[in-house]
Amino acid sequence: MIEAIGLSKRYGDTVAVDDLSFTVPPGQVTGFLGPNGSGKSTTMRMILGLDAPTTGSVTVGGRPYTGYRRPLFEVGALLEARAVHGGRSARDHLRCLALSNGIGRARVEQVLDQVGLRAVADRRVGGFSLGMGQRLGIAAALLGDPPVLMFDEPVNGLDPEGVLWIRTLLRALAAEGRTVFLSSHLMSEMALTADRLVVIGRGRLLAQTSVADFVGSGTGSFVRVRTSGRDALAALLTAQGASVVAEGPDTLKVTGVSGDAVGELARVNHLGLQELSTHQVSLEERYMELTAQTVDYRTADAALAAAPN
Ligand SMILES: Nc1ncnc2c1ncn2[C@@H]1O[C@H](COP(=O)(O)OP(=O)(O)OP(=O)(O)O)[C@@H](O)[C@H]1O
Repeated sequence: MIEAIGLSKRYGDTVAVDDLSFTVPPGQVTGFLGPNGSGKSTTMRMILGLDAPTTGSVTVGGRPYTGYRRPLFEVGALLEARAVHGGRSARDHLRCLALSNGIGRARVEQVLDQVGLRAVADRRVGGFSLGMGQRLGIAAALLGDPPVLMFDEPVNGLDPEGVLWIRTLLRALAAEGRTVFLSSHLMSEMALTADRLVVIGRGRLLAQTSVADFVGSGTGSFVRVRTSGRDALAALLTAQGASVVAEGPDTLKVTGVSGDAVGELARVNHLGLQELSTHQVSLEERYMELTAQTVDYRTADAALAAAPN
């Protein structure tokens, strides 16, 4: 579990992170989203004690990261995949890390297997492809078998096979009960990998919710329902706070309530349905809608499109 409370970070006049409070629970993949410069890397660095908060605090497993004597056993992180001595072999790099953290050599072989690098383990890291470098960074994160894992843009530059491998690995790590915190700008990938989302803009929290609720709360999401009892169902839905628009003699377009709730309301009121379908915006569309006003860097055309009418 990662918990941030009132976390803020200033660099001179720049407020990189602004009174941010969120939790990242175990057993799930939590995606960390925000436009360029919104404070994701700064937040991740504060979680790892690489930057000190200006105000507020963040804990991992109930303690600040810097409070752990052997932090590799508590948190594994992939922040900069290329921050490795290029002249060393992958095996030597991992053995050095293991040695300085009191981890045995057998564990090095285990993580080499887990990330698929055993066959190239004695090659110089300097000659590694981007994908191999990412795998090595992930091997290092896994070395201490930690309950909390953080990955900053882990699929950057990976081929489809590598992307699928990382997605499967992250889901498996969460299924084992670990806390997995992941930043990525690839919305389609995030939609497939994450259970929950923490979304920030200009250093502030914009949303903290399940992926399903995040997508479902978009203005473009709606439920279409067809019934011969159109007006009766419309009245029942309106009484529940939903917005209802008639689309034809027997069809309603409903927003503000889930498809399951519409079906249940019809069932208990003995209204037969001919159609019940849910139309959801994509994660990307919902994300663009939410963050449109907090994007700092974009082209003139995109700025015009995002401006309120
Ligand atoms: N060491 C630093 N000194 C000064 N300003 C910094 C420093 N690190 C980050 N910033 C500023 O803080 C803000 C947040 O940056 P950060 O790198 O955390 O954003 P990000 O969400 O990770 O961006 P990206 O998606 O582009 O990686 C930016 O305005 C950035 O310029």
